Amino acid sequence: MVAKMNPDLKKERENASFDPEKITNFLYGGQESVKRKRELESLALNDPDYQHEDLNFMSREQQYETQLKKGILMVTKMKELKITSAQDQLFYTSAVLVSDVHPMSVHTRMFLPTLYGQATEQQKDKWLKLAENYTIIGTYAQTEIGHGTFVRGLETTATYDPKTQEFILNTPTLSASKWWPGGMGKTSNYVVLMAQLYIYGKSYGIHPFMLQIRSLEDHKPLPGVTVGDIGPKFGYDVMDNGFLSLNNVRIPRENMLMKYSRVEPDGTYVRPPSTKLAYGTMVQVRAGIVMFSGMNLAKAVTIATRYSCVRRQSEMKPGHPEPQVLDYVTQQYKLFPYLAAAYAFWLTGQTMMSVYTTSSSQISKGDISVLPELHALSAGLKALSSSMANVGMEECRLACGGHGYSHASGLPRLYTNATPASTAEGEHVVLMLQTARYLMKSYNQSLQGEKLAGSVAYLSGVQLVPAAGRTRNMLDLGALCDAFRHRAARIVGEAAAQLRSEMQGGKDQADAWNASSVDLTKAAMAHSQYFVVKTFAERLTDSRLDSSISAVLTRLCQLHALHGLVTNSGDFLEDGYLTGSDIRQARRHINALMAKLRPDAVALVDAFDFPDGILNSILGRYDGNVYQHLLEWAKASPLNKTDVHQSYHKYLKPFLEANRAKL
Ligand SMILES: CCCCCCCCCCCCCC(=O)SCCNC(=O)CCNC(=O)[C@H](O)C(C)(C)COP(=O)(O)OP(=O)(O)OC[C@H]1O[C@@H](n2cnc3c(N)ncnc32)[C@H](O)[C@@H]1OP(=O)(O)O
Ligand SMILES: Cc1cc2nc3c(=O)[nH]c(=O)nc-3n(C[C@H](O)[C@H](O)[C@H](O)COP(=O)(O)OP(=O)(O)OC[C@H]3O[C@@H](n4cnc5c(N)ncnc54)[C@H](O)[C@@H]3O)c2cc1C
Repeated sequence: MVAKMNPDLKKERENASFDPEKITNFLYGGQESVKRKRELESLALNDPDYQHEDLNFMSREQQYETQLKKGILMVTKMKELKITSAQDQLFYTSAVLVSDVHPMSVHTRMFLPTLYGQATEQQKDKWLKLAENYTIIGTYAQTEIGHGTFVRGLETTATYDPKTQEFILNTPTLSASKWWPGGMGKTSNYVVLMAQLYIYGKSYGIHPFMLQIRSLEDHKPLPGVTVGDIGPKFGYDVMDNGFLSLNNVRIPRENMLMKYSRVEPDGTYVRPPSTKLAYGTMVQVRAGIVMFSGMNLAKAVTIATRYSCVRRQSEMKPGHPEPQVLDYVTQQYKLFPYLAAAYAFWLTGQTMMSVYTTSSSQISKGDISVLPELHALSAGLKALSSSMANVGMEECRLACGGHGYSHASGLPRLYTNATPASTAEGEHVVLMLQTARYLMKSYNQSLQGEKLAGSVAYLSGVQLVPAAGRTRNMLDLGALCDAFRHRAARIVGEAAAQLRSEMQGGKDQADAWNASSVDLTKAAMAHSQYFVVKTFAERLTDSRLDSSISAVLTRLCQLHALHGLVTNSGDFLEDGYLTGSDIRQARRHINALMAKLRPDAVALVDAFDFPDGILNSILGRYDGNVYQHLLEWAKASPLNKTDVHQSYHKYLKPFLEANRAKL
């Protein structure tokens, strides 16, 4: 029996000003791609082999086992079904895994990419097939219990022994124990180990090494290897993040991944074109996190927006029926800026991936000149998108009131699984400071008259003309981009001036950097926000965009920019670029835009095209039948298996009886 759609949601869909399918096609790159996405999703979502009890009702151990089984099935089926392109794999795996990962995810996301990016052709011949076939399962073992951020300070050693032509791997201190690598706790039998290379007592810095940690026969740790799971975390329950320590473990010379740097049999070290090429896998994942954050935010906004149309609460006018909570303007103000942000990061994520693809192909041809821009852009956008997604997902949970706190909403799991994106793969502030480093360099080059290119081109010959007195149309996307560009250029310039003044005041470079670091992170944030606003606006100039969707997407872009502008108004007012009256105008426009977006809100989240199976949220159901399914879900809770729980007999009954006896 097909369930009837909730009448409120039905009405919302009937009243939308555009056909969501058109936006879906725009977001996923065309009709054909959407068709393929739906085929693959339906294949996964209707496959009985992937069905299991709700993970929220399981212990961590059961979750690990369930998701490992599912991951293995998924990998096997993808091979059988010949799902090979990266895009197709993403569609299929998103539907199988929903908002979770599986214990071999780091194998796919980091171990394999490290082999593709860091191994020589000979090494690829040896390991790639094994890894692609999952004959060996690996992870990326970089972080240690004492250091994650400071990669140069990692303590694990790889000491070359020219007599045997081997590396001797050691964990010399407690703080050198590897800690966190996903899938290392119980699943992987190999790791890419990031370790300090020593040759004849001299240190050559961090390099990647292929290391087998478990037997391929019985999966027991190999001699000299101590390995295990690091225990429960904030989320990510299905993942066995691990610890590892090594005691005089020997590996052949050929196990150092030598695409860029080499150790010859006699111990001669051949330098790489850039030492930072060894960080390539991190850059790739950071670039991917921009889109990942946009999608997670889109899921949360879909759930909260649909639910806000189904949920009715209070009396807006005495004696009138309770309104849908989305009719409260405060509720719109909670959700619509994040709806706009989800679109902004979705589109910026696509741009970031295309910058990554172009740059990495140049790098693999030997042109490493693109590396600093790629690193700075991906670091800043990763930090901005993941932090915005975190704040937005939490706001969406709060917008769902009490039910948002239940796992039935799908929001706690979405949040706790997505939130590591702010820390893992480079902590937020640390990455912002990397972007700032590039901005300072670029700014100084521009002061020397150099012409800049790429994301920092706007810093060339920048003229910070305050524009007070000018009348502005605060809805004009060109004017909004100009405002964000001006703010970024000004803050970058001021951070550079602050740095200079700290140094002129007698501080050395490092102390001056630390003293200026709040301003520096602000500069990186302003630069990254400008990039996102500009990218969003540029994507709307696509002449293929149908006018009905171009109008609504323009509203979203305006809202994204105006909300950023109003929440950071001090930055725009400080040098008089904008006036108090501009900000007042911006605030009024936000209210007007929200009113215009209100009838299209459901269609705008429908356009993300997340099927129920992927949203995995009772509050976000497409049909809006929330209450009936909440009750059914609660009844399935393990605590409801019997009317009287066994703990009643063990604890409650004796307690009640003892109290009664005392009366
Ligand atoms: C796809 C979807 C994914 C989903 C994910 C879900 C999340 C779940 C997570 C799951 C998995 C999670 C898995 C995991 O978490 S894996 C572990 C991830 N770990 C990290 O990300 C560690 C973060 N730390 C670093 O990257 C470095 O140590 C930093 C960068 C902080 C400093 O480094 P260092 O101390 O060595 O450098 P420096 O500061 O002296 O600067 C020296 C120069 O080097 C340049 N430089 C620095 N770095 C790069 C670079 N990469 N490319 C190009 N250049 C680079 C820099 O600009 C400077 O240039 P210049 O100014 O001198 O010209
Ligand atoms: C879920 C999850 C999965 C992970 N998976 C992996 C994996 O597969 N493989 C792997 O190798 N690692 C993995 N990690 C580790 C992760 O990469 C690190 O935790 C991350 O890079 C942050 O490093 P840290 O823990 O050392 O933080 P810290 O650097 O100790 O950060 C603590 C605080 O210090 C501040 N700080 C540190 N350095 C600076 C600085 N230079 N300037 C200003 N402030 C600073 C930070 O801003 C932060 O507020 C994972 C982590 C998580 C949470």
